[in-house]
This record gives sequence, C-alpha cells and structure tokens, in this order.
Amino acid sequence: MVQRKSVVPPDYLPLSCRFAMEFVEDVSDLRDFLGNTAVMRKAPQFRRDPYLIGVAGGTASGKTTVCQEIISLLGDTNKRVVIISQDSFYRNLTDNELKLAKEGNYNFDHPNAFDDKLFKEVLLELKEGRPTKIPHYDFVTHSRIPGKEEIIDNADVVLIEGILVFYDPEIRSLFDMRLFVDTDSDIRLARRVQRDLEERGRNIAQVLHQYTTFVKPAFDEFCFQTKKFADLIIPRGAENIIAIELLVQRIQEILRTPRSSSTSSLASNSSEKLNGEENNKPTRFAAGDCQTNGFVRPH
Ligand SMILES: Nc1ncnc2c1ncn2[C@@H]1O[C@H](COP(=O)(O)OP(=O)(O)O)[C@@H](O)[C@H]1O
Ligand SMILES: Nc1ccn([C@@H]2O[C@H](COP(=O)(O)O)[C@@H](O)[C@H]2O)c(=O)n1
Repeated sequence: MVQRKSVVPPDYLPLSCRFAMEFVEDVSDLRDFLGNTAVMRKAPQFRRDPYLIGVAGGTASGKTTVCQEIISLLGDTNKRVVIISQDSFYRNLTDNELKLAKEGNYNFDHPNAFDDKLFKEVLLELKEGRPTKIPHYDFVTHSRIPGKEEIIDNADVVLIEGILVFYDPEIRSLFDMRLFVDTDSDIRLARRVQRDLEERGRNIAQVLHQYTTFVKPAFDEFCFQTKKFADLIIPRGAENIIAIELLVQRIQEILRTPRSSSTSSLASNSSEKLNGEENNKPTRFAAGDCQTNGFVRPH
C-alpha cells in the first residue's frame, strides 16, 4: 500500500507518474505502486510553485497588518508563507532627488518612483520557485540598505503588498489572487502621521506637506484606479475579521489543492490564466492513477 508521504524527490522517476512522487514513501513504494512495469527515465527536477497574492491599498490602509493577520490565522501549518513589500523596490535616487526627498518634495507615490524592472524580475523568480533576493528599504535615508537583502526560498505563499502593486499590467498579471485594502482616508492620514513621526523620522509639517502635495493626489490618480482589478476588497483592513477569516479559509483550500502549470502536460484542464483580469481557480488534474493532493510541479 502506498503511503501518502512527502519525500525528497529522487532523480529517477517514471515520467508518466511524476506527480505521484510527493506521496510515496520511497522509490520502492513507487515501483510497487506502478507494478514494477514502468520504464524509468530521468525526470525533470520538481519544485514548489508559490502562490502569489497581491495586496494593494492606500498608504497606511493596513496592507501589512492584513498580511500579518492572514499569517497569524493560517496558524501552525507546514506551508511557508512570507510577506514582501513593494517599498523594497523604490528606485535609487539621484543626489538632486534625494535633496528633494529630504525636504518632503519628492513624489514617492507616482508609479515612476518604483524600479518596476527589478520588481518584475523578482516576482518572476519567486513565481518560478527560485531563491530570490529582496532588497531592504530604509524610509529614513530614502534608500536601499546595501548588503541587507533577505533571501526567499521555497515559499508556498507570498503576500506582496504595496500602494501600486496592481498598476503595471504585467506585474498585476503575475498575481494568483488580488486583494485591495479599502480604509477611510481620514483614518489613513491619522495613522500615517503617527507612523511617519514615530518610525520614519519625519516631522508633522513634512508629513502634511507630502500628503497634500503628492500622497493624496497620487492615490486618487493611480492607486484608487487599481481597485477594480481586485478579486476581493477588504473594507476597514485588519478590523474586518470576517473578510480575513474567509480569505484564510480560501488560502487553506488553495494550499490543499493541486496546482497545475501551463508548462505541464498534465495541466491541460487548468482554468488558470495569467491575463490579470480573471480569477485563478485552483485546479484538480487527473492523470490516470497519478493524482496528487499537493502543490508540486516540474520545471
Ligand atoms: N485596524 C487597525 N487598528 C489600529 N491601527 C492599525 C490598524 N491597521 C493598521 N494599523 C496601524 O496603522 C499603521 C499603518 O498600518 P500598515 O498595516 O503598516 O499599513 P500599510 O501597510 O497599508 O501602510 C501601523 O502603525 C499599524 O499598526
Ligand atoms: N522614502 C520614502 C518612500 C516612501 N514613502 C511613502 O511610503 C508610502 C508607501 O508605504 P506604505 O507602507 O504607506 O504603503 C507612500 O505613500 C510614500 O509616500 C516615503 O514617505 N518615503
């Protein structure tokens, strides 16, 4: 009897049954499972395919707090769930831009403030399940801290939060699920003032000047316009425990469901699309006896 257990993938597996590898005790179990008749040939390496969740919303809407709450409610799971922030991908500033930033006169809320090329590369690496370096951004100096990158490897779910994560269509299309945290703008401003004074080395005049000159107009022009791309809108952010609990149930369901690849020959019944405007439904694939209940797909 083949036991459904996760194993380190062996190098040689029957190609016709490569998706079964996670659930057999070892290669001999697999041979029993196949009745010793399968032709053994070198199979591609296997990897986990992370599920990417984009979390957009205005400044201080609670994007980070919602992500933390999701992780906390997912609780003790053998899945690896991580958060990354679009803030890590702010562009390096020229000397003149840095001078403006220190005066509160640089527009950090415009799409051009971000290094979308690097952001895209990183998301693609994550999506391909490769170890990925995430820069560390410092709001006090308005720059990335050299040598302080975080490496993300083997993630099952990656929550990617940021004010403009849905702005660029290509970036938007990389998310498997899109959330928009919708919090009243007065509340956001109040939280932003407090946070920027306590954590980001600003004074009240700078915060209010930056907010009225750049943050609010850019929210109206760019961020709010991306709300329509969300699969789910979370009014009131982390206060909305019902929305977050439902979301967590959905993520748990997704983590339990096999996920297929457009590159996989077993994925022909996949309803997943990367066009950005459609929900990605978890799919069940059936390949003879080789159904799995995992999250694995070949390179
Ligand atoms: N529901 C809430 N109630 C009270 N404070 C909150 C709530 N959600 C977030 N905050 C606080 O507001 C600030 C901004 O929240 P954060 O989650 O960092 O927002 P964002 O990631 O959207 O900028 C933080 O100081 C956070 O602790
Ligand atoms: N050097 C910087 C970079 C960004 N900001 C502001 O941060 C906001 C985005 O971060 P949230 O956590 O609030 O989503 C954005 O509104 C920028 O104005 C900054 O002040 N300084």
